[in-house]
Amino acid sequence: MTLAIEDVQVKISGRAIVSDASLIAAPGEVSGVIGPNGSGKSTLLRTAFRHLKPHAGRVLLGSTDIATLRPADLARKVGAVPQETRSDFDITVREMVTMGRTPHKHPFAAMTTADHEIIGDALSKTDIEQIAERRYATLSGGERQRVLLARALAQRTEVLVLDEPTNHLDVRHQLDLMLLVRELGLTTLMAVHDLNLAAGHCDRLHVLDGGRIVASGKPAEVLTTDLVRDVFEVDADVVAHPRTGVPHLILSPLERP
Ligand SMILES: Nc1ncnc2c1ncn2[C@@H]1O[C@H](COP(=O)(O)OP(=O)(O)OP(=O)(O)O)[C@@H](O)[C@H]1O
Repeated sequence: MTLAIEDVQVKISGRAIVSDASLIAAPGEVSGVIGPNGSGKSTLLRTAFRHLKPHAGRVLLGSTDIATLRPADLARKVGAVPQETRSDFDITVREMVTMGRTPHKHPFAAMTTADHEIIGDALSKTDIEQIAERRYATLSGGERQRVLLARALAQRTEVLVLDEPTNHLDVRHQLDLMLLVRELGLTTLMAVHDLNLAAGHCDRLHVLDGGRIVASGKPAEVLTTDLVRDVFEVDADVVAHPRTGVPHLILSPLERP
């Protein structure tokens, strides 16, 4: 299912945080949103899973405006991993992941064998089986991040929207997450800070700067020395990764006159 953001504008306290943003996340593709701190990545993604309502424009799932969907219908279609979430839930990891099944259940309906299998699969894919009985509130940042991903996987949606899901993760779990997202083969829209992770694992990149999308395309088209200098204010030597051939950025501080 295609996720399309069309001419979205978001204002907070009268200030435009995102302006005229349009992008398409295609089925089976991993679409990355990159940009410096405060460029509007989270704000844009929050409109894509309807935590924020755009002041103008719309977000379409296929041909349906998400503004018209009932909450459970939206939750059956879009799995979201927000950047910040409450950490005072007094529930276990397994219970947190089980919440991902809620949109598929009638109120008070018991979990079926199929539900338990889906939950077990989500725990296993995110490598959190061994902490399944721990209290969510006691977890480290990286463990929590993986639990939130597991909850979204348990929703079994066609679309995933992930706000900086590799934050807090160690390098192995960063790579595991990117490979997992790719293997799932869903429509994926994710904000990524690490430009090399974005270059190596996203099919398309959208660059936000000052709330506007200033470039979109394949990583090799987008991640040029000029763009990285203009938007991120660092110097980038772009080389081919010796094993995969994808663009790899060697970053250094901008030489100032
Ligand atoms: N509730 C709010 N009230 C006031 N300003 C806000 C609010 N939410 C976001 N902003 C501002 O909007 C801008 C964009 O924020 P956003 O979190 O979308 O950026 P981001 O690209 O995700 O940043 P980061 O890389 O630091 O996570 C920032 O200047 C931020 O301070």
